[in-house]
Amino acid sequence: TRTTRPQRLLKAVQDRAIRGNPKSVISVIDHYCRNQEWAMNVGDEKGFILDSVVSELNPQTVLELGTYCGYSAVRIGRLLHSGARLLTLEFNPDYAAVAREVISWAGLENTVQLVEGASGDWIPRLREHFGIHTFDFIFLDHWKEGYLADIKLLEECRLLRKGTVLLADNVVCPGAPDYLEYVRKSPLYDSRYFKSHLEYTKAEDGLEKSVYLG
Ligand SMILES: O=C(NCCCCCn1ccc2cnccc21)c1cc(-c2ccc(F)cc2)cc(O)c1O
Ligand SMILES: [Mg+2]
Repeated sequence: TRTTRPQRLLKAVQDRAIRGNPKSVISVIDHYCRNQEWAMNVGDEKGFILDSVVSELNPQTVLELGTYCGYSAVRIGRLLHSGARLLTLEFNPDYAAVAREVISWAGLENTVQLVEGASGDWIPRLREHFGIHTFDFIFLDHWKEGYLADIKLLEECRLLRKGTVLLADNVVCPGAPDYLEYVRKSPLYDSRYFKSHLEYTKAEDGLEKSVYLG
């Protein structure tokens, strides 16, 4: 049977990227998705904004919701200092299998841990299962209709602390209107929109950065 889009993206990485070199994995994926086959990675333009938020914050504990092929896990993981860890959650087992290979090809298997399952099931268990107290940085890139429920669940589970930064992809396209309204209205958050474009296209999209005020 035909290969899947994630499998074709992984083959491009294995054929063209340098093992152990996250920068080359990132550029191979961006070139492949811009020139051969679109895929829903955060991409190079929004990725540059993601890089600047992560570099400025220098987080020790990071949560990513929505791994897909591991592109943003590699983007974030490459910027983390020794001892820092990224936990990335992926619901789809086929995506997870590809992401594990991409993360390993980039040489980030000791920095990035992939967990398979639904955010709603895992978030309440992160503390007792991974010994996590709170997160410094959270990247939301999973079900757009799940962003709001999951940020409320993270609050309830006390996994946010004063200064935790949440960065949400796709708040315009496909869109997360209920999430945007919540973080922009709530006194618990200081929120700001970074206008950009949908990965590899000219369509508008952007990232919403929200600091938890506790
Ligand atoms: O849907 C998107 N991503 C989510 C994929 C599925 C998430 C499932 N999932 C993963 C972890 C997880 C944990 N718990 C529960 C569920 C979970 C997405 C889509 C577009 C897009 C597509 C078509 C188009 F025409 C324009 C834009 C662009 C993006 O950048 C995206 O990120
Ligand atoms: Mg996205």
